[in-house]
Amino acid sequence: MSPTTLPSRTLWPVPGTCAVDIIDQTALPHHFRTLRLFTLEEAAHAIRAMQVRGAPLIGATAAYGVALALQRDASDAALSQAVATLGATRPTAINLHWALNRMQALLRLLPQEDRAEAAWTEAAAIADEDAEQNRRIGQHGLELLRPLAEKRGRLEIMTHCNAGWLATVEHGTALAPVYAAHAAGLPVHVWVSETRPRNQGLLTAWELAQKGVPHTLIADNAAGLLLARGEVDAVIVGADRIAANGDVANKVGTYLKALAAREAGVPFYVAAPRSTLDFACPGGAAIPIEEREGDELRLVHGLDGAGSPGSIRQIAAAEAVANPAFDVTPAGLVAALITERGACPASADGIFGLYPEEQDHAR
Ligand SMILES: CSC[C@@H](O)[C@@H](O)C(=O)COP(=O)(O)O
Repeated sequence: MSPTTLPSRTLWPVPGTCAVDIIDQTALPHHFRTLRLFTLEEAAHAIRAMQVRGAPLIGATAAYGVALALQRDASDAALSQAVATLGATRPTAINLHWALNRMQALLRLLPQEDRAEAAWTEAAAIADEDAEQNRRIGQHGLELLRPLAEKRGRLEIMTHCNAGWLATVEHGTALAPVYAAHAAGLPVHVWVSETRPRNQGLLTAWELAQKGVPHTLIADNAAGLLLARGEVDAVIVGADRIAANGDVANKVGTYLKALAAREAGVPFYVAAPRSTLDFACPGGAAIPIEEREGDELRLVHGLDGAGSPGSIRQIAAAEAVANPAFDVTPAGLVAALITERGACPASADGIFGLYPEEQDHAR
């Protein structure tokens, strides 16, 4: 079930109220529904339960979570508590801490009576900037894709997880160049990997379908074969955190795609806005990797024959399960980072060449 018209954004403040609407991603791809967040706790729950997900959207939701908290209590203690509560929701995406640091740095200097309004304004600025940065990523990515399209006469892109419109405020990161190519009239087709165990690839397939972009869902393990057969022109993924040396943390399974792409001679691109760059993180080994509950592997969710949501157990509850949610792709496997400022090599020189003002933050 889907709306005939999607909202342009994936979260938005509700006019005339102190509330924020989000798309409940746990109901997709089967049902499109929105949820209204009124409190800090609801915002934290939305991030923790993956009602919102994807690094840039997590950051923007956290910013609005601070605004919701200060609406009730704008004291220093309430601000610190909001930042601590939201900061503890998910560990890997640096966008969360980037947004919280930005909110806190601004708000703690203001008199308490000015904080609530300033928090809404700053959260809206974070959301607007994310939308604009992703739009630019799309344009820069398109320039990298054009020559590939000329070679084959069409574009075959592979992606992993969901780094699209749904994972950001607008446009997406990895999918922004795909949408830009589609809008520019380039014939583009996307290989979408399922992304077990949370199946974010199903969200990618859903949003590509909504936006009319041809695509094919594949099992994660089919990616190597397609790359080896020459059926892919470029792999583009998003990121949850990029270290200062260019190492990239993204959804588990990304690393295997990068290895297969290298072996097949296919460029492997990482598209991410400034908020995903962790200039103070020296390398991938320092990035915290989220370990999620084993039931994500033990149970499979979907619709039953009558169309009702439910889950099926595929292995006993006692079965030992390891469920790391992210992995780290070494910088050497990344053809380029695509940012809102342009593309650069995945290296300290490349990153600080694009963001010279961040040099002081490097460790
Ligand atoms: C534009 S989003 C890039 C990443 O955040 C995305 O690929 C990803 O890994 C999302 O993980 P998730 O666990 O669904 O929040």
